[in-house]
Amino acid sequence: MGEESATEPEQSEPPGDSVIATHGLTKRYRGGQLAVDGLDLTVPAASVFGFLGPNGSGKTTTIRMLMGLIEPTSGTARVLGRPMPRASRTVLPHVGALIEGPALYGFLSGRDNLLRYDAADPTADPRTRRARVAAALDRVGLTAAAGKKAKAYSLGMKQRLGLAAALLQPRRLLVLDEPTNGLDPQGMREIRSLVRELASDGTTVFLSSHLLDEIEQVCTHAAVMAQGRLITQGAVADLAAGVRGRLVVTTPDPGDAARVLKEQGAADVVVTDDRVTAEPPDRDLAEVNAALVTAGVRVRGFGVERASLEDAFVALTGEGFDVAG
Ligand SMILES: Nc1ncnc2c1ncn2[C@@H]1O[C@H](COP(=O)(O)OP(=O)(O)OP(=O)(O)O)[C@@H](O)[C@H]1O
Repeated sequence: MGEESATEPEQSEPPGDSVIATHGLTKRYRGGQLAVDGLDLTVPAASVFGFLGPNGSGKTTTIRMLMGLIEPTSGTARVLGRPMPRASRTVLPHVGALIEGPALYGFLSGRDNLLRYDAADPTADPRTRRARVAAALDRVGLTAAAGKKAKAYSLGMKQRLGLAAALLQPRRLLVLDEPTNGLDPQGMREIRSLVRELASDGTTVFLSSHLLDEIEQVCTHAAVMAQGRLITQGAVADLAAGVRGRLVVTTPDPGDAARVLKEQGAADVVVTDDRVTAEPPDRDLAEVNAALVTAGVRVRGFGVERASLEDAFVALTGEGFDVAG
């Protein structure tokens, strides 16, 4: 039993409080690798929280600490208001997790896989098992394929089956480690819309990804990791708000436009066909536009694109976002 009483997490967690909170969370592996370095993470209730970082930045290590699978070297982690890993027994029943791909039996049907999962849960009432499994299959759109062997499933269907397993019980938090990794664009769309749907009924979703556009498409909040350290966190809209977007000029005279933009102090000028983009110079853009026109550049379009999370990452780290892997 240990220090944890039978108190339900609901009773210790005031509404609106963070669902995940870490302070100085650090993991140094035995080989000496500092995988997570002093992480202070705050995941608000009912958010879809994107945990973003290039491969090797410490996302999986953090998730494993949050789920009580490994001990931190130092620092603390609270999930649903309770300390991890100490409170694993009371916290984990409220958390659905999909980490490093679902463990499935290929020779069993999708439905039988879920029946097995459900049977492994000592709190699950066997009398309502079939109904629970049917509801979970329906939730992820696998009812029609439920009788097929799991080994015949596409990767996307396997991921959805894994999600169904995580959803057999009502959950307050879903933790998904790279849920769209390896999926084709259609599979990615399916998982993303499922995540949005799950979040719409108030479940907090914490998902890791190395894909910036994925985070922008599905997440309300995000934290950005690089080399084991937190670079920034907050509402997705705010993360990019402090960063200026790129100046975009559309013109049939891109060479001349690029020259004039450089003369006007624009940095990082890039020409792609009839589009010239640049970091906007620190001056009135009306003057820059006038300079283009005065130089005889035929300007078809002139404006500043909204900054993306990628622009924010580059601005914060001074590095490109490596999406390899
Ligand atoms: N069991 C381990 N023992 C030693 N080092 C490890 C171990 N697991 C991960 N690492 C190292 O810790 C660092 C962070 O790895 P982690 O898997 O947490 O990153 P990640 O952001 O999840 O990346 P990926 O998306 O590639 O899994 C990496 O340098 C990795 O090589």
